Amino acid sequence: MVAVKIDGKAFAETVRGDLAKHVEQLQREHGITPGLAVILVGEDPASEVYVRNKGKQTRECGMASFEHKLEATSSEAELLDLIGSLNADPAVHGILVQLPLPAHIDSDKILNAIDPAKDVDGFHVSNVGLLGTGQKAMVPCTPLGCLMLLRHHHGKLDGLNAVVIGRSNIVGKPMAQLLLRDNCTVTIAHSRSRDLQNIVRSADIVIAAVGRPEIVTGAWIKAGATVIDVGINRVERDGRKKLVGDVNFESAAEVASAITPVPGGVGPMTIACLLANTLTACCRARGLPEPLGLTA
Ligand SMILES: NC(=O)C1=CN([C@@H]2O[C@H](COP(=O)(O)OP(=O)(O)OC[C@H]3O[C@@H](n4cnc5c(N)ncnc54)[C@H](OP(=O)(O)O)[C@@H]3O)[C@@H](O)[C@H]2O)C=CC1
Ligand SMILES: Nc1nc(=O)c2c([nH]1)NC[C@@H]1CN(c3ccc(C(=O)N[C@@H](CCC(=O)O)C(=O)O)cc3)C=[N+]21
Repeated sequence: MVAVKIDGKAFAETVRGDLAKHVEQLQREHGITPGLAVILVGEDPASEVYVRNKGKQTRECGMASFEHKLEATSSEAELLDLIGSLNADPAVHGILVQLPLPAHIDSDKILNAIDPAKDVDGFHVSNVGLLGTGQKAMVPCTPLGCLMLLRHHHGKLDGLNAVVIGRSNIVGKPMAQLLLRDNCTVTIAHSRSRDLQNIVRSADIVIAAVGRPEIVTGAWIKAGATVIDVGINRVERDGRKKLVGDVNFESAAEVASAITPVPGGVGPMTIACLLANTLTACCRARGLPEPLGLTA
């Protein structure tokens, strides 16, 4: 292996440590506790683990965590009611609705019902538009976490060729916006892209957000590139359940100069950025200065 392993877990711990200090200061000086509400509809085991981790880390940072679990059969109207009450609750500064939602619920309608000021996922159409036009927005957590790792390991990204594989609203598209804002030359690839390997081979920075276990191999990577693996895929290998990314770590690490592992890469940064966005939302709601350096 020639590549440096980018330790997202350790970096996220540092971010959460900084956050905890700011939260403590907010409490001491203003008597305010930032609050994050997480809504989970249905019983997907992976989502439950993730929601539990978020709740734990929220409390560890000194913030308030409000968890709402709804039956898989809950109606759209029930969910809209809950969002309405959280929008009106002054103790709640951030609201996250865990995706995916059951098929009978219109996700866009739900996401757009969240008060944009409390939209810590950055999925509301107002925040998407603000980010796309270079205005102050709530920035989606996973792309924000990737950008923080990239800036930390790379410094300035000006003029670099970045290839984002995946065009989802939650990862690929906002990631491309952030890289463009940092002056990269950005290519977005997807399932209809022709000759994906050659597109990836042109990249100084590769962001893999595909949802296909280890689809990207070392043979696709330009020597010295930085590889950010967003994929979280649960697979069975030799009779054991295992978490792998969208990148084949071993082969990619032979050619890349730096690479994130799965687990321990982007995932922990996503949660740290969610908490950072909650603190930012809280400060904006109360007209207080935002702690610098935590969000993009
Ligand atoms: N670490 C973290 O914090 C997070 C991790 N994830 C993980 O990241 C991955 C992506 O998530 P998400 O964006 O929500 O997934 P989606 O399924 O919404 O999007 C996947 C994207 O990959 C593209 N794609 C699929 N197959 C191929 C292929 N063979 N070649 C090229 N492109 C392809 C799709 O193209 P098309 O649009 O044409 O269908 C689509 O744009 C998943 O593994 C998910 O679990 C997600 C969120 C947070
Ligand atoms: N509204 C919404 N916002 C999201 O941000 C969102 C979502 N819905 N739905 C699901 C995806 C997925 N996602 C992850 C976050 C952290 C880890 C994470 O912490 N992963 C650990 C390992 C966790 C494990 O062991 O299972 C790691 O990579 O080291 C994983 C996945 C956020 N998402």
